[in-house]
Amino acid sequence: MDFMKPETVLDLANIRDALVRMEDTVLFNLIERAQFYRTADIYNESLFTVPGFHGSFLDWFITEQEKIQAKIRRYEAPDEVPFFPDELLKPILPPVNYPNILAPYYKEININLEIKQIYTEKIVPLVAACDGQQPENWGSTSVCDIECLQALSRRIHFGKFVAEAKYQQETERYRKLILDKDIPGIEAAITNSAVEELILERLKKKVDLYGVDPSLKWSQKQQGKINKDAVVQIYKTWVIPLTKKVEVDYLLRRLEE
Ligand SMILES: C=C(O[C@@H]1C=C(C(=O)O)C=C[C@H]1O)C(=O)O
Repeated sequence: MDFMKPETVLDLANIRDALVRMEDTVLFNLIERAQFYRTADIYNESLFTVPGFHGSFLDWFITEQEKIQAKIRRYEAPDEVPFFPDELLKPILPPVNYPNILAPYYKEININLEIKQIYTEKIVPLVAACDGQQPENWGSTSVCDIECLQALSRRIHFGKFVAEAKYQQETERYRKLILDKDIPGIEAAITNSAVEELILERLKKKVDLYGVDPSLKWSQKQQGKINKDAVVQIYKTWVIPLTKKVEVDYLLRRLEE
């Protein structure tokens, strides 16, 4: 997705192609996470202390990662959303003059703390190797966690581009719904059940393709690297609904001057 070309970025077909490509990133990162135990201690705020920092080990690691990635302008990109925006450091690279594709408030649409809570409390238990602790793997496990969280965040917040594309396609329809503060109406207008169904069916095939080592014998292939039903549930229960939440949150403010 070339964010320097607004006309391609706001083409709904291009946006959907980008979402399809993000499935691979999300799935591969979940497969990596599935190698490790749940290790819930990583997410426990009371188990980890760094002077001057309040939060879990994962919160600390995300904060430190985002600080260094902000220095190479990661969060100037319109499709990148930080988990701790107030902690970012200034870039050492010159600014990129991205065209104004989204409405001026787009950076304020940030549901990453909700994504992090769902990820640590609901998604990790579904994909982790087992429910135990691996204190020796706090580092490796949290590296996978951050990759998963950044991939999920980017996919879900891409809902801003979807919403802007839909608004520009049917401006008058959305203007009326927004003026009426008709949230159910907006939710119905942005929903495309056929696309959602295609996504879930494609994910099942991708788990079979990416989640099984082709060199294994048929009998060994049954135990893939990640549970297919879990991946479908993650998208159906959280990824798609949260993407639509981002679309609705973005659209509700779209008539702001
Ligand atoms: C992303 C879109 O908006 C909605 C959200 C979808 C998703 O998160 O996968 C798919 C279809 C729509 O219900 C879209 O229309 O493509």
